[in-house]
Amino acid sequence: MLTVGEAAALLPARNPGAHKGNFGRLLIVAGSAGYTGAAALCTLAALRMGAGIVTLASVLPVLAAAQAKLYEPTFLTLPDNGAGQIAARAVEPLLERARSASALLMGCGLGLSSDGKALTAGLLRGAPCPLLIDADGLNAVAGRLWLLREAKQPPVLTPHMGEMARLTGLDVETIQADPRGCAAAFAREHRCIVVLKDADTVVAAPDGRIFLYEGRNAGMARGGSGDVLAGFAASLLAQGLEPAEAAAAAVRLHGAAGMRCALRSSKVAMLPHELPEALGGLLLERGL
Ligand SMILES: NC(=O)C1=CN([C@@H]2O[C@H](COP(=O)(O)OP(=O)(O)OC[C@H]3O[C@@H](n4cnc5c(N)ncnc54)[C@H](OP(=O)(O)O)[C@@H]3O)[C@@H](O)[C@H]2O)[C@@H](O)CC1
Ligand SMILES: Nc1ncnc2c1ncn2[C@@H]1O[C@H](COP(=O)(O)OP(=O)(O)O)[C@@H](O)[C@H]1O
Repeated sequence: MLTVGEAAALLPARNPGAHKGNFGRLLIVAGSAGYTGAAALCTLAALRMGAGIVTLASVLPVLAAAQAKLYEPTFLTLPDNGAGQIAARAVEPLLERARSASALLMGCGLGLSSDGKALTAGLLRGAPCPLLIDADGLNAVAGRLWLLREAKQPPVLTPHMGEMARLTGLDVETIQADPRGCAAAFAREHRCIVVLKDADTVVAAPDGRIFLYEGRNAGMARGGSGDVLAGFAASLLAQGLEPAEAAAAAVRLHGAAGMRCALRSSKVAMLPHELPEALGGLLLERGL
């Protein structure tokens, strides 16, 4: 378990003479016409967690929605498959852009399609930088787990229980009976970092390390909370944290931000897009 202070201490120091290139370049591949919010949420979260340059790559409706809300990211327009989702032929320009990225986040709101499957496989095989896969990126890997070992370095996976069930072929009840054991076995067997999300969250690394976060908060139980976590963790990856520590610190800070939002807005009315702002208050109190 990490304390909030230990998690915050993992963030890179902000030397007064630093420039944006010192805090990583994150490339985000996310969103589709029906899920524009997922892309905006993970982008906002990545920015607030301190990444120096964040680029959101997606189809036009996703970029238009994000541009209306966010000033700081740069944008890369990708081809549409005709159904409002990123087309498979986007792999080439993405791999080209990934050459200058320090981390890549993919999957939030991508939607399910054969294009998404091809895109995920292409990025897993070709990305030269650390990769975090969330949501429909995970669904695209389910049934093709050999792809995980084809990544140049162990990828970070952030499944909720439903996604973990699809990945493992187990039912949710079986996973919930032993989340630590399931996450650890999957991480070891498939050489990846698993962030198994539920009311309690387990982070398991292929070398056997386990981080637990047991900060239950029903205010987090709403669509979009996971997109924020993905943005937080990918931002830390882009800033050079070791992947399991990036994931564990993100989980801890996400939970603490959630507690703060619940106190401010109630567990009923708090919203995921408020988590990145609450993070600012937490970090400020720790002198960051
Ligand atoms: N604003 C936006 O644009 C948003 C867009 N989003 C995008 O939507 C897409 C679909 O993602 P998704 O997660 O909503 O659907 P899916 O993968 O089918 O999972 C649900 C299934 O899993 C099961 N389940 C069991 N245990 C569970 C648990 N602990 N936590 C969660 N689920 C659990 C659950 O079971 P049940 O509810 O029946 O108990 C159900 O059968 C994806 O691209 C995502 O990025 C969202 O991020 C929201 C904001
Ligand atoms: N009851 C709860 N207590 C604490 N955290 C929760 C609770 N319910 C959900 N969460 C957290 O909220 C996030 C939900 O992620 P996910 O289900 O992927 O949502 P989405 O894809 O809709 O953004 C996870 O980080 C999970 O741990």
